[in-house]
Amino acid sequence: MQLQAQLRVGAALLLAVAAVISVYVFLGYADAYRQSKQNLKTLTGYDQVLKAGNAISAERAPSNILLSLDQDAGQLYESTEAQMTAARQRTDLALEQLHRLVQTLPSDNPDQAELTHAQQSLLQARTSIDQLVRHAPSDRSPQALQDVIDEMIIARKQLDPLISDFYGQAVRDAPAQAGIMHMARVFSDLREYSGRIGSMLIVPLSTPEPISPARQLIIAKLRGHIDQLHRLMPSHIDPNAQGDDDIGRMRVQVEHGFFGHTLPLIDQLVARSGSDYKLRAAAFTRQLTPDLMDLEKLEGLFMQQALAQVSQVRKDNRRHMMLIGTYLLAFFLFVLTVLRAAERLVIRPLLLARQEIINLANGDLRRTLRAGNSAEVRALHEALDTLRRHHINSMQLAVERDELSKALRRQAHTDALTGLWNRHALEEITGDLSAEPVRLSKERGLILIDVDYFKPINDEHGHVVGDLVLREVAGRIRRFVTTPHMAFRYGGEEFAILSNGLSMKELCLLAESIRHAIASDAIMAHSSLKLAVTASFGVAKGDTNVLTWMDLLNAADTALYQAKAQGRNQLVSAERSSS
Ligand SMILES: Nc1nc2c(ncn2[C@@H]2O[C@H](COP(=O)(O)OP(=O)(O)OP(=O)(O)O)[C@@H](O)[C@H]2O)c(=O)[nH]1
Repeated sequence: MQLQAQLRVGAALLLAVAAVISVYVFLGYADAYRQSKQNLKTLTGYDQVLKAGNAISAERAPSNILLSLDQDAGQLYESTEAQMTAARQRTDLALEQLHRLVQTLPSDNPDQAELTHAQQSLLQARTSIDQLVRHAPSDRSPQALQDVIDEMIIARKQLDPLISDFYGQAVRDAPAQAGIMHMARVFSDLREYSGRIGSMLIVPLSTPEPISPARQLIIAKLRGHIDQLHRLMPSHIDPNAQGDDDIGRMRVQVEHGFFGHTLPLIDQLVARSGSDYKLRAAAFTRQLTPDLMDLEKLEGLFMQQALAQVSQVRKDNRRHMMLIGTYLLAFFLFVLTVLRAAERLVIRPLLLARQEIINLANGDLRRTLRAGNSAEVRALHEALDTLRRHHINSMQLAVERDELSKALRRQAHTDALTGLWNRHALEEITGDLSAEPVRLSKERGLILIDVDYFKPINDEHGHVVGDLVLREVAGRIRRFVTTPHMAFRYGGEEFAILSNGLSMKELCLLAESIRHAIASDAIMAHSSLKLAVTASFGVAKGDTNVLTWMDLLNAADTALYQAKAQGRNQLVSAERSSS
């Protein structure tokens, strides 16, 4: 497998493994996120049901004051009525929110019917209150007063099952926050039990009259619950302690206000049952209300803490999910970058170097496109350059050798004096050098030329002049011989023309032209020596009787001999010489 393919497969495997691990971890966080979202919903439900309970409890304060006032009380009556309206609106809003939330919860959650029932009870209690306050205080019987107050208490009690259900569900869903939620419930119950005791004291304080034994019993039970709840708190607050956070500060305030001051006041009022209370119902309610609100605030602070913690868990899970996604994406990009870098820095330079080697092998010495700048790749390119230099050198050597051998070959086949082909060249062409006689083509023709009376020129004027005459004769022959015909110096003062494709007639015409060219102009040996030179010609051509080179040579030689014999400066063809 190619390196590139291996890299890609490796990267794909790496990414697949990373993706599987990421998805596995991601799903874990996604599940935790979903769970924390659900937990937040349950806790919000618990918070809202507590708020709705508090709102109903709080609604009792202005109602109780109003029940103890005359409509002629003027501004006080109006402001209390406005407080009651505001308190009812707050309750309605809280119940409405709770209603909407209950509708979104699974069917096994607190029953819708319980909530509706509580709302109906509340409406009934409000109607009773509204009817009663329309009567003059003197027309409000203690029993009637007690009944409407009890109706409000009952309306609030209707929410208890819902509070318990939401509490149970919230503790199951978010056990880590169970302690905080428990404290919220403790303060919610404290607020309700204290409020109930307060409500039960309204009629005795308004009348005033002693608290009935039955009511005494209920108050004692509620009082016992309050003590129990007080003991349930993690630690009793040092009366001199200063809280260092909202909850701490509020705890100190509650210890001082509710437990330190208001609760003893309630105990005193209960103990003085039937005697002069010195405190009227409205004044008592106004004194009690801020402490109850502190308890409510404390409950709210604990719930805030619980909600913040669960919300933080949800945020953490979401952050983890996003982090995993980001890491996976970053890893994906990293692997892709490494892969691309490997292709760019290693594979592409290798492929280009490979192409360059192939080009070199094919004789293309150009430097092709290169890539990569790492030390290793640079070393590879240097090696390629070295290879190219060697290749260029060896190619130059080969060319030089070739040219040299061509020159040597030409030299071996060239006559040094005249520059014509020499006899050796002629014999190579005709195959005369081979052991077996080579069959002659009928297209071949041969003209043998022999300078007449050359020896006397040598003898009289010396060899230098002789050589000059030979060069001049060769020059005149060359003028008439063009490719494909060839002219040779065959021996001392003897020349040959090997023709190809000429008829006997054409051969004779050629020979005659050369003869005339030699004989017509005397040769200037030097300024004072002019030599008239002639030559004799023997012409032969391949035919049915002339089958080999030897046959052709003999025929031409015989014709030449005859030309000499007949007086020189003439040509004789083999046809004529043999006839
Ligand atoms: N200067 C010179 N003389 C040469 C060369 N080769 C041969 N010779 C001379 O050529 C002469 C040939 O003489 P012969 O064979 O007697 O022929 P000829 O004198 O031309 O007489 P015919 O051929 O019968 O007309 C000899 O004297 C050779 O020495 C050469 O390369 N240079």
